[in-house]
Amino acid sequence: MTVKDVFVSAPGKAILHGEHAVVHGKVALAVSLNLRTYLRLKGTTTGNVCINLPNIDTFLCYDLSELKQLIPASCGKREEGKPLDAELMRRLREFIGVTNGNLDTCNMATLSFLYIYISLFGSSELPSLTVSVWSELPTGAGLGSSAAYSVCLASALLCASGAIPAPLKESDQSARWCQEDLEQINSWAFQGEMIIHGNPSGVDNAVGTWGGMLRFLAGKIIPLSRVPLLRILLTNTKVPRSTKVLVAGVKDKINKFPSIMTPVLDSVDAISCTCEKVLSEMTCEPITGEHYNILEELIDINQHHLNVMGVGHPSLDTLCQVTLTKGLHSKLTGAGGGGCGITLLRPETDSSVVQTTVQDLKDCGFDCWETSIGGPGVQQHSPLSVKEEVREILNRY
Ligand SMILES: Nc1ncnc2c1ncn2[C@@H]1O[C@H](COP(=O)(O)OP(=O)(O)OP(=O)(O)O)[C@@H](O)[C@H]1O
Ligand SMILES: C[C@@](O)(CCO)CC(=O)[O-]
Ligand SMILES: [Mg+2]
Repeated sequence: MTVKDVFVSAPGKAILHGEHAVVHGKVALAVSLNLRTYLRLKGTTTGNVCINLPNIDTFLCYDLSELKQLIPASCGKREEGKPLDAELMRRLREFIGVTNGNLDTCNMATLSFLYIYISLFGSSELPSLTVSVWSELPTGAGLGSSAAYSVCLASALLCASGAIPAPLKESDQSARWCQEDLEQINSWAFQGEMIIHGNPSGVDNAVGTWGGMLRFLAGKIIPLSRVPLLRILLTNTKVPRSTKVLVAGVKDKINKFPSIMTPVLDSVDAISCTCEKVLSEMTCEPITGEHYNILEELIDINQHHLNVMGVGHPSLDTLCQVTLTKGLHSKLTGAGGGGCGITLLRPETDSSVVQTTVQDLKDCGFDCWETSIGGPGVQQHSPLSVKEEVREILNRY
Protein backbone atom coordinates (compact mmCIF):
# COMPACT_ATOMS: atom_id res chain seq x y z
CA MET A 1 0.00 0.00 0.00
CA THR A 2 1.39 3.46 -0.93
CA VAL A 3 -0.12 6.41 0.90
CA LYS A 4 -0.71 9.85 -0.59
CA ASP A 5 1.55 12.75 0.33
CA VAL A 6 0.15 15.22 2.90
CA PHE A 7 1.44 18.66 3.97
CA VAL A 8 -0.05 20.15 7.15
CA SER A 9 0.64 22.80 9.77
CA ALA A 10 -0.66 23.70 13.24
CA PRO A 11 -0.12 26.78 15.43
CA GLY A 12 1.50 27.15 18.82
CA LYS A 13 -0.34 28.85 21.65
CA ALA A 14 -0.06 31.27 24.53
CA ILE A 15 -2.10 30.78 27.69
CA LEU A 16 -3.46 34.10 28.96
CA HIS A 17 -4.68 32.61 32.24
CA GLY A 18 -5.30 29.18 33.75
CA GLU A 19 -2.16 27.13 33.07
CA HIS A 20 -1.78 24.29 35.61
CA ALA A 21 -5.17 25.10 37.21
CA VAL A 22 -6.74 23.80 33.97
CA VAL A 23 -5.22 20.35 34.61
CA HIS A 24 -7.33 20.33 37.82
CA GLY A 25 -10.64 21.22 36.19
CA LYS A 26 -10.40 25.05 36.21
CA VAL A 27 -11.00 27.49 33.34
CA ALA A 28 -8.15 28.47 31.00
CA LEU A 29 -8.08 31.14 28.30
CA ALA A 30 -5.68 30.37 25.48
CA VAL A 31 -4.94 31.84 22.10
CA SER A 32 -3.14 30.60 18.98
CA LEU A 33 0.06 32.25 17.78
CA ASN A 34 1.34 33.09 14.32
CA LEU A 35 4.20 30.61 14.83
CA ARG A 36 3.50 27.18 13.35
CA THR A 37 4.78 23.61 13.13
CA TYR A 38 4.88 22.10 9.61
CA LEU A 39 4.76 18.41 8.72
CA ARG A 40 5.33 16.74 5.41
CA LEU A 41 4.31 13.09 4.98
CA LYS A 42 5.56 11.25 1.88
CA GLY A 43 4.42 7.81 0.78
CA THR A 44 7.47 5.67 -0.11
CA THR A 45 8.23 2.14 -1.35
CA THR A 46 11.38 1.61 0.72
CA GLY A 47 9.79 -0.75 3.24
CA ASN A 48 10.78 1.70 5.99
CA VAL A 49 9.12 4.25 8.22
CA CYS A 50 11.39 7.26 8.63
CA ILE A 51 11.00 10.31 10.88
CA ASN A 52 13.07 13.47 10.47
CA LEU A 53 12.86 16.02 13.29
CA PRO A 54 15.56 18.62 12.57
CA ASN A 55 14.52 20.90 15.49
CA ILE A 56 15.60 18.18 17.92
CA ASP A 57 18.31 16.58 15.81
CA THR A 58 16.44 13.33 15.43
CA PHE A 59 16.56 11.29 12.21
CA LEU A 60 15.38 7.68 12.50
CA CYS A 61 14.29 4.86 10.19
CA TYR A 62 12.52 1.64 11.14
CA ASP A 63 12.02 -1.51 9.14
CA LEU A 64 8.31 -2.26 8.60
CA SER A 65 8.86 -5.91 9.48
CA GLU A 66 10.20 -4.83 12.92
CA LEU A 67 7.26 -2.50 13.53
CA LYS A 68 4.74 -5.22 12.60
CA GLN A 69 5.92 -7.26 15.60
CA LEU A 70 4.82 -4.45 17.91
CA ILE A 71 1.15 -4.41 16.89
CA PRO A 72 -0.88 -5.60 19.90
CA ALA A 73 -4.00 -7.75 19.53
CA SER A 74 -6.06 -4.81 20.83
CA CYS A 75 -5.07 -2.65 17.84
CA GLY A 76 -7.99 -1.34 15.79
CA LYS A 77 -10.50 -2.29 18.51
CA ARG A 78 -9.77 0.86 20.47
CA GLU A 79 -11.58 4.11 19.97
CA GLU A 80 -9.76 7.41 19.86
CA GLY A 81 -10.00 9.62 22.95
CA LYS A 82 -9.56 6.68 25.33
CA PRO A 83 -6.60 6.22 27.72
CA LEU A 84 -3.37 5.07 26.10
CA ASP A 85 -3.13 1.41 25.08
CA ALA A 86 -0.86 0.14 27.88
CA GLU A 87 0.32 -2.92 25.92
CA LEU A 88 1.31 -0.86 22.85
CA MET A 89 3.10 1.64 25.11
CA ARG A 90 4.98 -1.17 26.86
CA ARG A 91 6.10 -2.67 23.54
CA LEU A 92 7.12 0.71 22.12
CA ARG A 93 9.12 1.66 25.20
CA GLU A 94 10.97 -1.64 25.06
CA PHE A 95 11.50 -1.26 21.28
CA ILE A 96 13.06 2.21 21.53
CA GLY A 97 14.97 1.26 24.68
CA VAL A 98 13.19 3.30 27.37
CA THR A 99 12.99 1.27 30.51
CA ASN A 100 12.56 3.91 33.22
CA GLY A 101 9.75 6.48 33.07
CA ASN A 102 12.06 9.30 32.05
CA LEU A 103 11.64 10.15 28.41
CA ASP A 104 14.01 12.59 26.76
CA THR A 105 13.07 14.99 23.96
CA CYS A 106 13.85 12.51 21.18
CA ASN A 107 12.18 9.52 22.84
CA MET A 108 8.98 11.43 23.60
CA ALA A 109 8.69 12.68 20.01
CA THR A 110 9.47 9.23 18.58
CA LEU A 111 7.11 7.41 20.93
CA SER A 112 4.17 9.67 20.14
CA PHE A 113 4.77 9.31 16.39
CA LEU A 114 5.05 5.50 16.53
CA TYR A 115 2.05 5.24 18.86
CA ILE A 116 -0.28 7.18 16.55
CA TYR A 117 1.14 5.50 13.41
CA ILE A 118 0.68 1.95 14.73
CA SER A 119 -2.71 2.71 16.29
CA LEU A 120 -4.07 4.09 13.02
CA PHE A 121 -2.56 1.57 10.58
CA GLY A 122 -2.00 -1.50 12.80
CA SER A 123 -5.33 -3.16 12.09
CA SER A 124 -4.76 -3.13 8.29
CA GLU A 125 -1.35 -2.82 6.65
CA LEU A 126 1.56 -0.69 7.86
CA PRO A 127 2.54 1.61 4.97
CA SER A 128 6.06 2.69 4.08
CA LEU A 129 6.39 6.46 4.57
CA THR A 130 8.63 9.36 5.62
CA VAL A 131 7.45 12.07 8.02
CA SER A 132 9.44 15.29 8.37
CA VAL A 133 8.55 18.01 10.87
CA TRP A 134 9.93 21.48 11.30
CA SER A 135 8.70 24.19 13.64
CA GLU A 136 8.97 27.94 14.00
CA LEU A 137 8.21 27.41 17.70
CA PRO A 138 10.94 27.05 20.29
CA THR A 139 10.80 23.44 21.53
CA GLY A 140 9.83 22.96 25.18
CA ALA A 141 9.44 26.66 25.99
CA GLY A 142 5.76 26.97 26.92
CA LEU A 143 4.34 27.85 23.50
CA GLY A 144 2.65 24.52 22.89
CA SER A 145 5.31 22.96 20.65
CA SER A 146 4.33 19.45 21.80
CA ALA A 147 0.67 20.06 20.97
CA ALA A 148 1.42 21.59 17.54
CA TYR A 149 3.61 18.53 16.85
CA SER A 150 0.90 16.10 18.01
CA VAL A 151 -1.83 17.90 16.03
CA CYS A 152 0.31 17.75 12.86
CA LEU A 153 1.01 14.02 13.41
CA ALA A 154 -2.65 13.25 14.07
CA SER A 155 -4.00 15.17 11.07
CA ALA A 156 -1.42 13.84 8.58
CA LEU A 157 -1.64 10.21 9.75
CA LEU A 158 -5.46 10.24 9.95
CA CYS A 159 -5.52 11.65 6.41
CA ALA A 160 -2.98 9.13 5.09
CA SER A 161 -4.92 6.25 6.68
CA GLY A 162 -8.15 7.41 5.02
CA ALA A 163 -9.89 7.88 8.40
CA ILE A 164 -10.55 11.51 7.45
CA PRO A 165 -10.58 13.03 3.95
CA ALA A 166 -7.93 15.44 2.65
CA PRO A 167 -9.82 18.76 2.50
CA LEU A 168 -7.52 20.39 -0.08
CA LYS A 169 -9.00 20.82 -3.58
CA GLU A 170 -6.70 21.18 -6.58
CA SER A 171 -7.15 24.95 -6.81
CA ASP A 172 -6.71 25.55 -3.03
CA GLN A 173 -3.57 26.81 -1.33
CA SER A 174 -4.72 25.64 2.08
CA ALA A 175 -7.85 24.12 3.56
CA ARG A 176 -9.35 23.18 6.93
CA TRP A 177 -11.25 20.06 7.97
CA CYS A 178 -14.93 19.99 8.98
CA GLN A 179 -15.87 20.06 12.67
CA GLU A 180 -16.27 16.28 12.96
CA ASP A 181 -12.82 15.63 11.45
CA LEU A 182 -11.27 18.31 13.68
CA GLU A 183 -12.70 16.51 16.70
CA GLN A 184 -10.99 13.32 15.58
CA ILE A 185 -7.70 15.14 14.99
CA ASN A 186 -7.97 16.75 18.42
CA SER A 187 -8.57 13.49 20.21
CA TRP A 188 -5.64 11.69 18.54
CA ALA A 189 -3.43 14.72 19.23
CA PHE A 190 -4.48 14.41 22.87
CA GLN A 191 -3.05 10.86 22.86
CA GLY A 192 0.25 12.29 21.60
CA GLU A 193 0.12 14.90 24.36
CA MET A 194 -0.50 12.15 26.94
CA ILE A 195 2.78 10.54 25.91
CA ILE A 196 4.70 13.83 26.03
CA HIS A 197 2.99 15.51 29.04
CA GLY A 198 1.87 12.64 31.23
CA ASN A 199 -1.37 14.30 32.34
CA PRO A 200 -2.41 17.01 29.86
CA SER A 201 -5.61 19.01 30.19
CA GLY A 202 -6.09 19.09 26.41
CA VAL A 203 -6.10 22.88 26.14
CA ASP A 204 -2.92 23.05 24.03
CA ASN A 205 -4.04 20.51 21.42
CA ALA A 206 -7.48 22.20 21.27
CA VAL A 207 -5.83 25.53 20.34
CA GLY A 208 -3.56 23.75 17.82
CA THR A 209 -6.63 22.16 16.25
CA TRP A 210 -9.14 25.04 16.25
CA GLY A 211 -6.91 28.12 16.46
CA GLY A 212 -8.24 31.53 17.62
CA MET A 213 -9.00 32.26 21.28
CA LEU A 214 -10.59 29.52 23.39
CA ARG A 215 -12.14 29.11 26.80
CA PHE A 216 -11.30 25.60 28.00
CA LEU A 217 -12.93 23.85 30.94
CA ALA A 218 -12.71 20.12 31.69
CA GLY A 219 -12.40 19.15 28.03
CA LYS A 220 -15.15 21.55 26.94
CA ILE A 221 -13.93 23.98 24.29
CA ILE A 222 -15.71 27.27 23.67
CA PRO A 223 -14.29 29.44 20.88
CA LEU A 224 -14.37 33.14 21.83
CA SER A 225 -15.23 34.92 18.64
CA ARG A 226 -15.69 38.42 20.09
CA VAL A 227 -12.29 39.41 21.50
CA PRO A 228 -10.44 42.70 21.22
CA LEU A 229 -7.16 42.88 19.35
CA LEU A 230 -4.48 42.48 22.02
CA ARG A 231 -0.84 43.51 21.57
CA ILE A 232 1.42 41.00 23.24
CA LEU A 233 5.16 40.78 23.72
CA LEU A 234 6.53 37.23 23.93
CA THR A 235 9.76 36.57 25.79
CA ASN A 236 11.67 33.31 25.76
CA THR A 237 13.95 33.18 28.79
CA LYS A 238 15.64 30.20 27.09
CA VAL A 239 15.69 28.38 30.42
CA PRO A 240 14.89 24.75 29.53
CA ARG A 241 12.14 22.93 31.37
CA SER A 242 9.77 20.02 30.96
CA THR A 243 5.99 20.42 31.06
CA LYS A 244 5.64 16.83 32.29
CA VAL A 245 7.89 17.44 35.32
CA LEU A 246 6.24 20.79 36.19
CA VAL A 247 2.69 19.39 35.94
CA ALA A 248 3.70 16.47 38.19
CA GLY A 249 5.25 18.94 40.71
CA VAL A 250 2.02 20.96 40.98
CA LYS A 251 0.04 17.75 41.54
CA ASP A 252 2.39 16.75 44.38
CA LYS A 253 1.94 20.18 46.01
CA ILE A 254 -1.85 19.92 45.78
CA ASN A 255 -1.74 16.43 47.32
CA LYS A 256 0.57 17.63 50.10
CA PHE A 257 -1.31 20.85 50.95
CA PRO A 258 -4.87 20.42 49.63
CA SER A 259 -6.46 23.05 51.85
CA ILE A 260 -3.78 25.60 50.92
CA MET A 261 -3.63 24.90 47.18
CA THR A 262 -7.34 24.49 46.43
CA PRO A 263 -8.12 28.18 47.09
CA VAL A 264 -5.19 29.14 44.82
CA LEU A 265 -6.64 27.06 41.98
CA ASP A 266 -10.10 28.55 42.63
CA SER A 267 -8.62 32.03 42.50
CA VAL A 268 -6.94 31.28 39.14
CA ASP A 269 -10.32 30.07 37.88
CA ALA A 270 -11.88 33.39 38.97
CA ILE A 271 -9.05 35.28 37.23
CA SER A 272 -9.76 33.48 33.93
CA CYS A 273 -13.50 34.19 34.27
CA THR A 274 -12.92 37.87 35.14
CA CYS A 275 -10.49 38.24 32.23
CA GLU A 276 -13.03 36.68 29.85
CA LYS A 277 -15.70 39.13 31.09
CA VAL A 278 -13.42 42.14 30.65
CA LEU A 279 -12.38 41.01 27.13
CA SER A 280 -16.02 40.61 26.18
CA GLU A 281 -16.88 44.09 27.59
CA MET A 282 -14.04 45.54 25.53
CA THR A 283 -15.77 44.38 22.34
CA CYS A 284 -19.16 45.92 23.11
CA GLU A 285 -18.28 49.20 24.83
CA PRO A 286 -15.55 51.79 24.22
CA ILE A 287 -12.20 50.47 25.46
CA THR A 288 -10.96 52.46 28.45
CA GLY A 289 -7.76 52.63 30.43
CA GLU A 290 -9.62 50.92 33.27
CA HIS A 291 -10.13 47.79 31.13
CA TYR A 292 -6.36 47.60 30.68
CA ASN A 293 -5.73 48.36 34.38
CA ILE A 294 -7.84 45.34 35.30
CA LEU A 295 -6.14 43.08 32.73
CA GLU A 296 -2.76 44.15 34.16
CA GLU A 297 -3.79 43.47 37.75
CA LEU A 298 -5.07 40.03 36.77
CA ILE A 299 -1.70 39.28 35.17
CA ASP A 300 0.14 40.31 38.36
CA ILE A 301 -2.12 38.29 40.66
CA ASN A 302 -1.88 35.20 38.48
CA GLN A 303 1.90 35.42 38.28
CA HIS A 304 2.03 35.40 42.09
CA HIS A 305 -0.27 32.35 42.17
CA LEU A 306 1.97 30.54 39.67
CA ASN A 307 4.93 31.25 41.95
CA VAL A 308 2.94 29.79 44.85
CA MET A 309 2.34 26.66 42.74
CA GLY A 310 6.12 26.35 42.42
CA VAL A 311 6.36 26.91 38.66
CA GLY A 312 8.14 30.29 38.74
CA HIS A 313 11.81 30.84 37.96
CA PRO A 314 14.32 33.64 38.66
CA SER A 315 14.44 34.33 34.89
CA LEU A 316 10.67 34.92 34.92
CA ASP A 317 11.04 37.24 37.95
CA THR A 318 13.59 39.19 35.91
CA LEU A 319 11.13 39.43 33.01
CA CYS A 320 8.44 40.81 35.35
CA GLN A 321 10.84 43.32 36.98
CA VAL A 322 12.33 44.59 33.70
CA THR A 323 8.93 45.12 32.07
CA LEU A 324 7.51 46.75 35.21
CA THR A 325 10.19 49.45 35.03
CA LYS A 326 8.48 50.42 31.74
CA GLY A 327 5.03 50.21 33.35
CA LEU A 328 4.28 46.89 31.62
CA HIS A 329 2.91 43.71 33.25
CA SER A 330 4.08 40.14 32.56
CA LYS A 331 3.38 36.58 33.56
CA LEU A 332 4.73 33.19 32.57
CA THR A 333 2.79 31.32 29.90
CA GLY A 334 2.49 27.55 29.53
CA ALA A 335 4.08 25.35 32.14
CA GLY A 336 6.61 27.89 33.50
CA GLY A 337 9.85 26.90 35.27
CA GLY A 338 11.64 29.08 32.69
CA GLY A 339 10.41 28.99 29.10
CA CYS A 340 8.25 31.87 27.90
CA GLY A 341 6.35 34.79 29.38
CA ILE A 342 3.80 37.23 27.96
CA THR A 343 3.72 40.99 28.45
CA LEU A 344 0.56 42.95 27.76
CA LEU A 345 1.10 46.09 25.70
CA ARG A 346 -1.46 48.87 26.04
CA PRO A 347 -2.87 50.50 22.88
CA GLU A 348 -1.04 53.71 23.83
CA THR A 349 2.29 51.95 24.52
CA ASP A 350 4.67 53.84 22.28
CA SER A 351 6.78 51.86 19.82
CA SER A 352 9.91 53.45 21.36
CA VAL A 353 8.92 51.94 24.75
CA VAL A 354 8.38 48.56 23.10
CA GLN A 355 11.76 48.81 21.41
CA THR A 356 13.68 49.70 24.57
CA THR A 357 11.87 46.99 26.54
CA VAL A 358 12.76 44.40 23.88
CA GLN A 359 16.38 45.58 23.99
CA ASP A 360 16.52 45.43 27.81
CA LEU A 361 15.15 41.87 27.72
CA LYS A 362 17.61 40.86 25.00
CA ASP A 363 20.38 42.28 27.21
CA CYS A 364 19.25 39.76 29.85
CA GLY A 365 19.97 37.01 27.31
CA PHE A 366 16.30 36.48 26.39
CA ASP A 367 14.63 36.30 22.97
CA CYS A 368 11.83 38.82 22.70
CA TRP A 369 9.39 39.85 19.98
CA GLU A 370 5.93 41.40 19.52
CA THR A 371 3.55 38.77 18.26
CA SER A 372 0.22 38.58 16.52
CA ILE A 373 -2.32 36.20 17.97
CA GLY A 374 -5.33 34.26 16.73
CA GLY A 375 -3.80 32.38 13.77
CA PRO A 376 -5.81 29.56 12.10
CA GLY A 377 -5.90 26.06 13.55
CA VAL A 378 -4.61 22.95 11.76
CA GLN A 379 -4.53 23.27 7.98
CA GLN A 380 -3.64 21.17 4.97
CA HIS A 381 -1.44 22.98 2.44
CA SER A 382 -0.47 22.56 -1.16
CA PRO A 383 3.33 22.22 -0.84
CA LEU A 384 3.95 25.20 -3.13
CA SER A 385 1.83 27.52 -0.96
CA VAL A 386 4.08 27.01 2.07
CA LYS A 387 6.80 29.61 2.79
CA GLU A 388 9.89 28.84 0.75
CA GLU A 389 12.13 28.65 3.82
CA VAL A 390 9.93 25.94 5.39
CA ARG A 391 9.56 24.03 2.12
CA GLU A 392 13.30 24.12 1.59
CA ILE A 393 13.98 22.61 5.04
CA LEU A 394 11.38 19.86 4.67
CA ASN A 395 12.47 19.06 1.10
CA ARG A 396 15.90 18.07 2.38
CA TYR A 397 14.52 14.77 3.68
N1 LIG B 1 9.39 20.49 16.30
C1 LIG B 1 9.42 19.40 17.04
N2 LIG B 1 9.99 18.27 16.57
C2 LIG B 1 10.01 17.16 17.34
N3 LIG B 1 9.51 17.06 18.59
C3 LIG B 1 8.95 18.14 19.10
C4 LIG B 1 8.87 19.36 18.36
N4 LIG B 1 8.25 20.26 19.14
C5 LIG B 1 7.98 19.64 20.30
N5 LIG B 1 8.38 18.37 20.30
C6 LIG B 1 8.24 17.38 21.39
O1 LIG B 1 7.60 18.05 22.47
C7 LIG B 1 8.46 18.11 23.63
C8 LIG B 1 8.32 19.45 24.33
O2 LIG B 1 7.07 19.45 24.94
P1 LIG B 1 6.73 20.29 26.25
O3 LIG B 1 5.30 20.05 26.49
O4 LIG B 1 7.69 19.97 27.35
O5 LIG B 1 6.97 21.80 25.82
P2 LIG B 1 6.01 22.82 25.05
O6 LIG B 1 4.87 22.06 24.47
O7 LIG B 1 6.85 23.61 24.12
O8 LIG B 1 5.52 23.78 26.22
P3 LIG B 1 4.05 23.87 26.95
O9 LIG B 1 3.55 22.46 27.04
O10 LIG B 1 4.36 24.44 28.30
O11 LIG B 1 3.27 24.76 26.10
C9 LIG B 1 9.86 17.91 23.08
O12 LIG B 1 10.69 17.32 24.08
C10 LIG B 1 9.61 16.95 21.91
O13 LIG B 1 9.49 15.62 22.38
C1 LIG C 1 0.75 23.52 32.29
C2 LIG C 1 -0.42 23.28 31.35
O1 LIG C 1 -1.61 23.74 32.00
C3 LIG C 1 -0.31 24.08 30.08
C4 LIG C 1 0.90 23.79 29.25
O2 LIG C 1 0.86 24.63 28.10
C5 LIG C 1 -0.52 21.79 31.08
C6 LIG C 1 -1.82 21.37 30.45
O3 LIG C 1 -2.82 22.10 30.48
O4 LIG C 1 -1.85 20.24 29.92
MG1 LIG D 1 3.56 20.91 25.67
